[in-house]
Amino acid sequence: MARRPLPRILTNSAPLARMAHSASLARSRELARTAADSASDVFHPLITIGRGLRRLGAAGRERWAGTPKDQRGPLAFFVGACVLVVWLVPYGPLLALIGVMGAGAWAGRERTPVVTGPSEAETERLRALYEALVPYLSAEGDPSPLYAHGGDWERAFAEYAFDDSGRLERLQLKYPAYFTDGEDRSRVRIEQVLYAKAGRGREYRFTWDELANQLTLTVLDALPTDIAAQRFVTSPGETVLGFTDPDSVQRTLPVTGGEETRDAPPVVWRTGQRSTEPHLLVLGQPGTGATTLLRSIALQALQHGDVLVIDGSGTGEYGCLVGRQGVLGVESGLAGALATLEWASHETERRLIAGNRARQAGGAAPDETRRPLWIIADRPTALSHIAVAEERDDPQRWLQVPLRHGRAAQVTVVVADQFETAELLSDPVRAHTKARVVLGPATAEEVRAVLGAPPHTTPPAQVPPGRGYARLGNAPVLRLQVPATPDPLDDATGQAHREAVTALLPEHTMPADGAGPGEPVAGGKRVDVGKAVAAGPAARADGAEADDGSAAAKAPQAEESGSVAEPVGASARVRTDKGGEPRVIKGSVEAVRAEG
Ligand SMILES: Nc1ncnc2c1ncn2[C@@H]1O[C@H](COP(=O)(O)OP(=O)(O)OP(=O)(O)O)[C@@H](O)[C@H]1O
Repeated sequence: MARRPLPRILTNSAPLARMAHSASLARSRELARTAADSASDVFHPLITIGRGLRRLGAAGRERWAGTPKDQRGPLAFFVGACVLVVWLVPYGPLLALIGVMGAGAWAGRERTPVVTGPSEAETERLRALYEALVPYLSAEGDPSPLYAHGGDWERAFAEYAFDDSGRLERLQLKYPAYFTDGEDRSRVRIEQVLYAKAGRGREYRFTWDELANQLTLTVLDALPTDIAAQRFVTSPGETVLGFTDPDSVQRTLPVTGGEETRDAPPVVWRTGQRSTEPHLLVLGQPGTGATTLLRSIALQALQHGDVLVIDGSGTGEYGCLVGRQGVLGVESGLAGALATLEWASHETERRLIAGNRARQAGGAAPDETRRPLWIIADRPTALSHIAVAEERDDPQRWLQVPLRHGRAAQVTVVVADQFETAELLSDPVRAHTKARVVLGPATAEEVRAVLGAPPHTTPPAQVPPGRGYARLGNAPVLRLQVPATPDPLDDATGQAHREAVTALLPEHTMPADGAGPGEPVAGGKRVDVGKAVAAGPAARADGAEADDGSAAAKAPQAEESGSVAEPVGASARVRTDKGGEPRVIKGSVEAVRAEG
């Protein structure tokens, strides 16, 4: 309990004041103070009850005064009757006394006054914000303007909250119905003013409620960057692109981040036959994490399917995938990429035809056509550029069939490129990639150009690698943080991350240097990759090594019905298992017919 000031007589009286310096006086003052404290401790319950009775009395008087005169008689009669009943029942007066004391103690308890309303500094901040909005939210001729210089900000700001350090955390403001909230430019102006006045350096979300003419600003926490590559609990056909805000998605996944396991809200991309956005395009500035995202996708895809990687940048950042089960090839040279993509294109057709035939025969599509095939192309425009210089086919040409028909054939295409070279992306790539990701620093205009809608959040002050925005089809734009999935072969990768990524890699099917024959699985069946297909049709036919910088050009050879198809230039080579000479026929459609 707070110490009470001493009675005036002990401080003000002149004789005592003269002796104020003496030790005995100090002792007496201390004694008096202690006695006063002890007395107030002892009498505290009585003081509380007394205070409560006073409050009850005052409330009773108020009630009496507020009762209409014609009702006072019945009320007095009712109270008198109650007193009489209490008086007559055994122990009534005693119980009534206890009851009154209890009520007094309850009413007299000390209540900490609730501080309501903003502090002076906060009020000042809100007023400044209001004034800053006046030019944008007022119009001449408005007879009762909601926003006017020197106006009432409390009318405009329906809700507000500040954090402990006095910074605005949430603000809900009303705006006049004539404000053009349907126009992006008008909205952006208001968002910019609020961003500046609420304090830069934090991320905000703006939620426009056009029906109620209300705008809500909320401060967002930074997305966690401690989630590394790991097995995510997803169904087949689901791929975790990264993690976002808890209130943006309805689902959470258990993840291990740092030392603990917690639930995090994922951005899950669904692929396959029922997907409305079966292919993905990732764009960003260099070094913002596109390769990392593609590596993360490849590791997840390898759980249930086969993966072909085209590494246009040729930096060998997919080296960890070479020779792993399910990895049909990692190509970084133009010739290898062309041959592999051509094979993938034919494989898509083959799957479609096989599926159609099975359906016409009244059966289900064969299992090997239902195993997901992923084509992961990192910077294909770099290869397109080389193709122009060498007057050869653009590798993107061979993405057309997988992009158009991949959904039905369980073929998924993922393309990543940089903003600067995005114009070199082919029309099919632009048209058929409905799942989109933008990574790294990007203006609202850049985000809108890629995702089709601007983000409703402000950019972070510091953009960590793997941070960006995702949009699946016409869904809202989501903030995104990609799980850290660095190259385990890179010296700069930390031990923990290296182990996390390595743990997700499928088994080796051949030595990592690609020297020996291996047995990756394509179409759910074992295939022979011993005959390396590297530089071009000629070299491939001889099984020669790549001469164009292919990291590990191993063309897939789909074995079915006792025959193996391997991509050779513009045609498919079919080798029978009856020891006959390979027949070279045009395209895989004919290959399928030949097998049939
Ligand atoms: N999600 C992430 N979490 C942590 N670090 C990341 C993440 N994404 C990328 N990085 C780091 O950022 C750096 C660049 O990443 P990455 O190579 O994936 O980017 P990029 O866009 O493909 O770059 P480039 O244009 O050079 O190929 C690497 O050191 C990588 O480890």
